Amino acid sequence: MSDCCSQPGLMPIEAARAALLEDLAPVAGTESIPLAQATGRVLAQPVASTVCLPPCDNSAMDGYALRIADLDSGMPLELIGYSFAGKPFDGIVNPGTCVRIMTGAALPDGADTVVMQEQVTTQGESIFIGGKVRPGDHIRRCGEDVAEGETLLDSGARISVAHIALLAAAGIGEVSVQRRPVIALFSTGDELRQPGEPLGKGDIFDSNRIALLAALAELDLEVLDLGILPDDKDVIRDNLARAAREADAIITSGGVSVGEADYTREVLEEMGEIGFWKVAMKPGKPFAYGRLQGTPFFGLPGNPVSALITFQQLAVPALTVMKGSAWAAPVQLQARLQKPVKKKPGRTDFQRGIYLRDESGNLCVEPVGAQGSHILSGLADANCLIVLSRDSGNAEAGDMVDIEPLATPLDL
Ligand SMILES: Nc1nc2c(c(=O)[nH]1)N[C@H]1C(S)=C(S)[C@@H](COP(=O)(O)OP(=O)(O)OC[C@H]3O[C@@H](n4cnc5c(N)ncnc54)[C@H](O)[C@@H]3O)O[C@H]1N2
Ligand code: MOO
Repeated sequence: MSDCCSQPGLMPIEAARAALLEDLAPVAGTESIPLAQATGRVLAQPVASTVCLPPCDNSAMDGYALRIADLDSGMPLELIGYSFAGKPFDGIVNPGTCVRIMTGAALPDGADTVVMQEQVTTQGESIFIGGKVRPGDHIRRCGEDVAEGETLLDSGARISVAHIALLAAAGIGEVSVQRRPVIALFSTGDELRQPGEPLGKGDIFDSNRIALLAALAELDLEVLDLGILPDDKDVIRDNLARAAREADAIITSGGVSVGEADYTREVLEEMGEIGFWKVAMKPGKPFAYGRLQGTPFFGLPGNPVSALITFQQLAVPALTVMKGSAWAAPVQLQARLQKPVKKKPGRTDFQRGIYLRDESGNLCVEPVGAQGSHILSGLADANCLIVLSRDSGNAEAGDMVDIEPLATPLDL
């Protein structure tokens, strides 16, 4: 028996994602910004190091810089100076001499080894070395991390805090990044109220738009927030027209199914072109993609779990491309199912689950209780999506299933 909501013509999710990736391109425009403000931004040009890292041979320990050959005689060495980080010793370590050196200080000319101070005893200017010492000990070599001119990041890289540390160390003060795409966002529904407002009978709070605002901020996108729109074709029409004029992409929630007040898709069809509508996925079947005067449009279903899972599975890959990066499919792991799962063939199912390691160290996964597309508590509890392929049926306890770990609930 197949899924009641599966119908001929539903687009497999892989095909839907491929169509989006094929249809979209990075938005035009770049800007130069200070490195410290670049987290999450996408590089518009490759970046090469202006120096080698470390920039010179230097000490990894507080100790003494010396010539290893001098240790054969067992004679004490004469202390002739100091090398501090930022205040190098500018003489030469000649045979029989050594220099006190601190972590990060430049290795003086003539020295080839650093001995930790814990291995050293001193008597005035005479330095006695004990324990095992190997040639080149405790020296951080010039360029062992990065060579001068080496490409550190390619264009399209999404800049992380670790990247910022690397670029700063390499002397980069500003980076050229892609312009942030502007995303117009609204939710539709006469029942929707802003969280914090009073609720009338039959009303609910608009959780989709608030969650999507947070998700878009996390993706470092600019948002044109058009708020909550009523189920009114003229209002939806006006807002879609404004969104198409002012934004690079449009995201809406609600109004894409077949109800009598589901106007979003209808208005889009009238004003623009629908690329595809209805994907063989659960939740999220009524997802619609199209263009409005050239501006890409993502119509997310109203049910809250459907809205966020279609956003994550379909809109995020598309937005990643629009930001100027390549999209990489999330890592999937295999885990042993701890409870049976009901599923009918026909749609790829993204069940919300909690995965962990059992006593033997094997990955196992349990679906969170209810899986309805209005059950937000299960989504908030989940640390993974259990991905059940389109043609599969029920799965039994003990079966191995694919999971997509979420670093945080509905990680993006
Ligand atoms: N006869 C059929 N009915 C439905 C079908 C179907 O194939 N045939 N598909 C169902 C599926 S699957 C989904 S998903 C929903 C999607 O419907 P819409 O996109 O048109 O969304 P709405 O009808 O506007 O709302 C659905 C549901 O979600 C609540 N909602 C809407 N917006 C928000 C929001 N911003 N924040 C929180 N909750 C929201 C709304 O109150 C409804 O309960 O259609 C099924 N029906
Ligand atoms: O199954 Mo609908 O896709 O999202 O509630």
